[in-house]
Amino acid sequence: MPTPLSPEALRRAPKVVLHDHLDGGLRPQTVIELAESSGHQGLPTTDPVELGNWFRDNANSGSLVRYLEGFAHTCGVMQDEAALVRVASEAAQDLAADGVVYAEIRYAPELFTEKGLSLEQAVEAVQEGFRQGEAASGNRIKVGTLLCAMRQNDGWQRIADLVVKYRDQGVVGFDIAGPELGFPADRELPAFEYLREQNAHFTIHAGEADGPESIWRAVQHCGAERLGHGVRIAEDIKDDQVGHLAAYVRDRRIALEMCPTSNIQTGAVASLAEHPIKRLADLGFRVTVNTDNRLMSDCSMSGEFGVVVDQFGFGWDDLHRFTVDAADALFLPLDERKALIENVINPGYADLKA
Ligand SMILES: O=c1[nH]cnc2c1ncn2[C@@H]1O[C@H](CO)[C@@H](O)[C@H]1O
Ligand SMILES: [Zn+2]
Repeated sequence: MPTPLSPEALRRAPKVVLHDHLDGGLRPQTVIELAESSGHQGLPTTDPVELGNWFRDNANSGSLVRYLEGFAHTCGVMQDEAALVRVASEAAQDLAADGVVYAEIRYAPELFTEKGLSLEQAVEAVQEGFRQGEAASGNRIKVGTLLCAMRQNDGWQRIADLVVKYRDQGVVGFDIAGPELGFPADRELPAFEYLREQNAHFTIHAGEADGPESIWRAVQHCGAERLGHGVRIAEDIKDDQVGHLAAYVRDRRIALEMCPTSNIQTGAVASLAEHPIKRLADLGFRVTVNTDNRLMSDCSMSGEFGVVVDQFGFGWDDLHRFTVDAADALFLPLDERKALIENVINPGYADLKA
């Protein structure tokens, strides 16, 4: 008899998250304590439950630009090394407690330099925090880091340089985040050309607040190996007639880092029922389930699994497939991906299905 898909069983299932923002996943209590110790002003409340609700309600706007406003408070309290170590360590521990066995966590170092930290100091503090968090979780989780440049800011090359500089210390790739509409991914094409010359990896947020043309720029101009969200690739599919761009994304096995709750909050999809994850999975796309921002979306990996299970009737076979596909899309060497799948993921799902 397969184990029922209860919240507890979904927590126990081994999970891989490809898309989780460090500055979108703080514990409300940590935001409050760090605001107090750093002198950060303007939190709407100092009650942790109310603060959690405030972030969620603020993110429930239907607009990516509004959704991003809440990050002023999280980044506001992440301006010194001790805060970065703490937030990174807690992120690793919280994901591990939810049954995540491998996480790629991303953030933009340039957002942590308001009080004088250098980009390098920020990166090194976060790496220290991830190592501490892994150890505190009994090494049940491994964390790889993605460094983001902000689309609306110039100087993506500086961040690409950091990705290459720290590639042997746990930084596994690059991304661009922030407002998609009006800031195309090929705006600073040389940064991506440089990363390709360096044999470095990158994903790109695309197809969230803008349509297929934005995805096309990310894939065909920049060379994105994965897509952050990518939900609006569905606009290139009419009555199951798969357009050329969508076919390319599917046939190249470009992973779609989908984030169901966040996708509704930002208006990338009108409702959960209209989320294309099942349609795309049925058509053979490499779809994955992710959190995006655990604080702003008041969500977790096991919770997002529950959301798509309830809406689309997915079973253990589907969740197993999404997890293997996510593991295969990690910016990790082949042997490590294979070991993760064979030694951790497959046995975990075999138990649940038995
Ligand atoms: O879904 C998203 N789309 C685009 N940008 C995002 C999303 N979630 C967070 N960020 C942005 O990424 C920065 C670095 O972590 C965050 O500060 C936020 O501005
Ligand atoms: Zn994101």
